[in-house]
Amino acid sequence: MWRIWRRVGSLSPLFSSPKSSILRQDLIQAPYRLNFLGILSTENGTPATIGFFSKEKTPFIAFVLGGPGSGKGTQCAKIAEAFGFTHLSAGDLLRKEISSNSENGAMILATITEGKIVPSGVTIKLIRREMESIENNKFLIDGFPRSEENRIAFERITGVEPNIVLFFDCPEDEMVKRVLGRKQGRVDDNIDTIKKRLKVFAALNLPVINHYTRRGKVYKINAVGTIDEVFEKVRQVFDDCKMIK
Ligand SMILES: Nc1ncnc2c1ncn2[C@@H]1O[C@H](COP(=O)(O)OP(=O)(O)OP(=O)(O)O)[C@@H](O)[C@H]1O
Ligand SMILES: O=c1ccn([C@@H]2O[C@H](COP(=O)(O)O)[C@@H](O)[C@H]2O)c(=O)[nH]1
Ligand SMILES: [Mg+2]
Repeated sequence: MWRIWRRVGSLSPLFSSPKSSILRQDLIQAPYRLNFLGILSTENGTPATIGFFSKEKTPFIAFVLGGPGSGKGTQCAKIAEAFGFTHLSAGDLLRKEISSNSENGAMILATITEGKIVPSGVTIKLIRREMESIENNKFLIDGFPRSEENRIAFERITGVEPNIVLFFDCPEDEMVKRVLGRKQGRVDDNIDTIKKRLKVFAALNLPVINHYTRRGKVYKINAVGTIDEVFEKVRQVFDDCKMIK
């Protein structure tokens, strides 16, 4: 399952121009290369094995991004229910690792408390484990990738890009108000950590959103309004998305 060959050429326009093929090539470990059809092959031309989805089982992936408290988790729960997606919150997976006393638990707790970003390998392993164990082909990945480094690692390891990216755009004062009102006992729901998370969001997460905006994949949703009002805007995106089976 882990190293099965798959065609990535049809995923997106990234592969259609020679210039962008070079960019994509940079993400793929030697000795693999993209041929002109966007098919992964080894240097002697035989089909390569990379990524963890077979051609038949390539899932529909929506990355769900936005600042702390912008409403990602709230809206993902509603999308999952209305459109049959599996909701994977990277933050929830990391918090589960802390409570299960895993070998990385202490490091993850310290990182979350500081509002910093857990190393890509750790987070991707957790996401991968969930995606492989769940019989669904539609995933919402909430709160990941957090940085360009996260994004590049995910694309290299899985061999896929998200089909779409939802970006919940919310003013900082509203995000702070929502996080402080959440009262779920999270170690990072305090004003000091929120300030750090907002800085990390602007410095490291916005470049990911900018990247996918250039790739034509971002749906920017104004996150101000009631939960139901925001969901009506989200529903429109999924109703109109012809790629979702
Ligand atoms: N549109 C909204 N209006 C008012 N409150 C909201 C709205 N959406 C979510 N909330 C509330 O704001 C808080 C934060 O929402 P949520 O947990 O969904 O945000 P998040 O983007 O997942 O945050 P984080 O990145 O910190 O996990 C919750 O208490 C939630 O009930
Ligand atoms: O991909 C990720 C996702 C999350 N983190 C860390 O967890 C907290 C909380 O994440 P939420 O999405 O807000 O639940 C975040 O501030 C990071 O410290 C991460 O490192 N990588
Ligand atoms: Mg959340």
